Amino acid sequence: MYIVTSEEMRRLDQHMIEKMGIPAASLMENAGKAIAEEVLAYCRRQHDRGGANHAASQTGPGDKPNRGGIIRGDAVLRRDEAAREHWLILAGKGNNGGDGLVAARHLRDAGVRVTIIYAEPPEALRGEAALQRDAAAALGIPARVYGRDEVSFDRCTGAVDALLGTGSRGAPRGPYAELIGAAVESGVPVVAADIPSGLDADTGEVQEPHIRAQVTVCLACLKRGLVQYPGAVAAGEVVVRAIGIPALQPGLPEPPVQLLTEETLADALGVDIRRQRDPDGHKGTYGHVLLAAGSLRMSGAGLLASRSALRIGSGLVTWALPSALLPRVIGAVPELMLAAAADTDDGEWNAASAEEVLRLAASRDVLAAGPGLGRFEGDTGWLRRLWEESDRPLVIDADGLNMLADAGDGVSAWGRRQAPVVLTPHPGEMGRLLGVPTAEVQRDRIGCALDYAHRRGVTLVLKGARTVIASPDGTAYVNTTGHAGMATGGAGDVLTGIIAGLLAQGLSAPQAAAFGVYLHGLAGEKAARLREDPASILAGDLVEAL
Ligand SMILES: NC(=O)C1=CN([C@@H]2O[C@H](COP(=O)(O)OP(=O)(O)OC[C@H]3O[C@@H](n4cnc5c(N)ncnc54)[C@H](O)[C@@H]3O)[C@@H](O)[C@H]2O)[C@H](O)CC1
Ligand SMILES: [K+]
Repeated sequence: MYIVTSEEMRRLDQHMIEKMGIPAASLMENAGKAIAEEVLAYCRRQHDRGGANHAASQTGPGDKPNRGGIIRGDAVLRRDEAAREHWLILAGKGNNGGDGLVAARHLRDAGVRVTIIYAEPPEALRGEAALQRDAAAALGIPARVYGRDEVSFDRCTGAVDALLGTGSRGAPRGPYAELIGAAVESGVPVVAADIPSGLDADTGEVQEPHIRAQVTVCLACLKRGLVQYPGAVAAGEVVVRAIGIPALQPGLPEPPVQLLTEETLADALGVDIRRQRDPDGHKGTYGHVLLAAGSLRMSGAGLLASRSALRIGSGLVTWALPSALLPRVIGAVPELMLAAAADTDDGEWNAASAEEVLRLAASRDVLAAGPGLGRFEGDTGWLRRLWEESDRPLVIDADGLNMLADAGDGVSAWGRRQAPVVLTPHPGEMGRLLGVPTAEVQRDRIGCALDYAHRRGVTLVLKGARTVIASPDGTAYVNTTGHAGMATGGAGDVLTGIIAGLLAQGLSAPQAAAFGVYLHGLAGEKAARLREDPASILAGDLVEAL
């Protein structure tokens, strides 16, 4: 499923109208009908649950005897159920409002009581929206104008938010802000048209006031703002409805961002998600990971990353760690090979260890540096040597990313690597890499990840709720798996091990990053199911859940 910006959506919309000759009115009709259908589906669920304002239904629409075999194919509510519904259609003056007016007509046709609330005087509507305004008036659908007529949410059972869609700019103003505020204040259930009003469709930022929807009926293509926080919270349950505007149209570029699902992994990334093993495989078939990780205070990070690299199926894993630490972790993970790296006398990393790490890397398939490393004298130069003098795929995480950030733009002076680089920053580390506050990264996670990955020629995993995986080729994926319980120390170390392990098994950097993030999230969901209180998940549980 593609995820688009408002601009990409507008281009797709216009192309269908101008190049394919599909009338805008048809698209709006499809949009409004889809919104009405989702409102009726919402009402059906409420009636079946016997929710507030809805008496529990004794029988469903299908239970009525057919009069001579004639039934109404799309009946979702019985007439008596529909008659108990009174929905306000909050209509802005743009095409989002137009969608709402079409929905008003379809809801009324299904027997629902409908009242249109115009945010602005109806004369302000133009084009397709004006056409819908006139049709609604001709049908005698009751209408009020906010600010001119009395508007009350008291006796309604729901409201369609058709105030602001992808044409919204900045915080809702004037009557729009007041109507949104009144709707939120009333607590009325809201079904949002395309996006909840007050949401930035491209970044997921929310303005004040903004609609908090039970359901958002997203039209044609999923919008970026609905899959990034806090937009994803304001949107409620997102239902994407086709309205006759395909995301792929000859003459227009393919949208660069997709939702990461099993289908995307298989179709867009060519990942064999079943990962069949050939019977004559041997350890060498599944690669050898070298991890430069761990320090006196953070030895566990090395253990977690190593264990997850094994768990994900690597043939062999070697953990290079400060020599003073080595004796203390012997046997911690019997399957693990250990290599002593030059260290300072207090068991911390020493920049001279680059020699040793490079020597070890030469006979391994993948090099991962960062988990639990800590910072040490000359560490940025240490990382630069791994970057420039090893021809193995390189995964950089945690303090490795801080070393990279300290190189600043100097990184562009580091040789352009033949082998791929995968960076796995959390938002704070991303901010340091970009030299901006974390809040700026979180304001447009997809944009930040796409820009950095393309500019630096790396695969970037921007962690957090709805992790973004961006490739050097300008494409990106937004992950759908995971659990809040994964916000626990060491979860990132586990992800690093997973990605390194998948690279060792021959996946490309984008495949290993996307599949790794997807599996990491599934492991979190599974670990959460296994514990009474999901908050008690430990990073080690993720390794076992893999
Ligand atoms: N996706 C598609 O291909 C289709 C989408 N449809 C719907 O069209 C809207 C986008 O319509 P547009 O007219 O471009 O924008 P809006 O309806 O969102 O216009 C809002 C309206 O309000 C004014 N405005 C903008 N920002 C603010 C603000 N912060 N406060 C107050 N007022 C504001 C501005 O002047 C605009 O005129 C899309 O979301 C879909 O719902 C088509 O109907 C079908 C095809
Ligand atoms: K809306």
